[in-house]
Amino acid sequence: MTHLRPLAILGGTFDPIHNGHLRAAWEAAEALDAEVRLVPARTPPHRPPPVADAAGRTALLRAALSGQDRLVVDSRELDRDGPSYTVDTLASLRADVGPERPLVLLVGDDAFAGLASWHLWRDLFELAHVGVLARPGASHALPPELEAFVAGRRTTRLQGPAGQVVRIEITPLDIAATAIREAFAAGGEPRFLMPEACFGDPALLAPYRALGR
Ligand SMILES: Nc1ncnc2c1ncn2[C@@H]1O[C@H](COP(=O)(O)OP(=O)(O)OP(=O)(O)O)[C@@H](O)[C@H]1O
Ligand SMILES: O=C(O)c1ccc[n+]([C@@H]2O[C@H](COP(=O)([O-])O)[C@@H](O)[C@H]2O)c1
Repeated sequence: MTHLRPLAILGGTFDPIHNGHLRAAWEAAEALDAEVRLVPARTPPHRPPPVADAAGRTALLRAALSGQDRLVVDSRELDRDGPSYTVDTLASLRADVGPERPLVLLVGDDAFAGLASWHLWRDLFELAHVGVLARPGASHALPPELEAFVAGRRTTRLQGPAGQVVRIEITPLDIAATAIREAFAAGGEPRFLMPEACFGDPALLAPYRALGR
């Protein structure tokens, strides 16, 4: 049987993208020997509107990824109206790659703990595996309904196209977009929490610098 390289996605608001996202995606690519795409949400469900619009967040993401080609942007959520539900994104990816190729939905510990509140959340496991990225400060505890659902699905080595849960230990980077927005709002420059390329074009950071005015 031919080996099908997994396709993994890290979805996010990326408001803004930071080194916690990038290092996590990079180490997931290595751990799973996977192609990894970052998927910016146009209208993220379950949170207030982002500071920067989808085009601005995506432009910053593209700048952050410049100079390497292992991590790429997948912009399919930008083309959809309404809330950017992950189940729709995975269904679209599944249609692209066919029934056999492993798909992996990457989520940090904090996002995973809230998974049972996502739109059609059980269907996510029909479409993809879930790769849980260790995140500093986030609890590993899951609500009982989610724990019961994933208990028989945990593995250390993914097999098949979908349906399992794997934990991916990564270099812990205690970086959050909330703290970066707070730093900008205080008039600071959160250098080295984000790639230097993000600071090259002042227009890219204008919505965040405006928080401090
Ligand atoms: N430092 C980190 N380490 C591991 N995973 C992370 C890290 N930061 C974000 N993630 C994961 O990346 C995905 C997208 O995160 P998101 O864009 O919401 O960033 P965030 O830093 O959590 O933002 P905010 O502070 O605005 O909530 C989520 O699955 C989240 O758990
Ligand atoms: O599909 C859902 O119902 C859903 C609910 C909450 C979050 N998500 C997705 O989870 C990813 C991380 O979300 P956030 O808000 O932590 O940036 C992002 O791709 C969101 O679109 C998806």
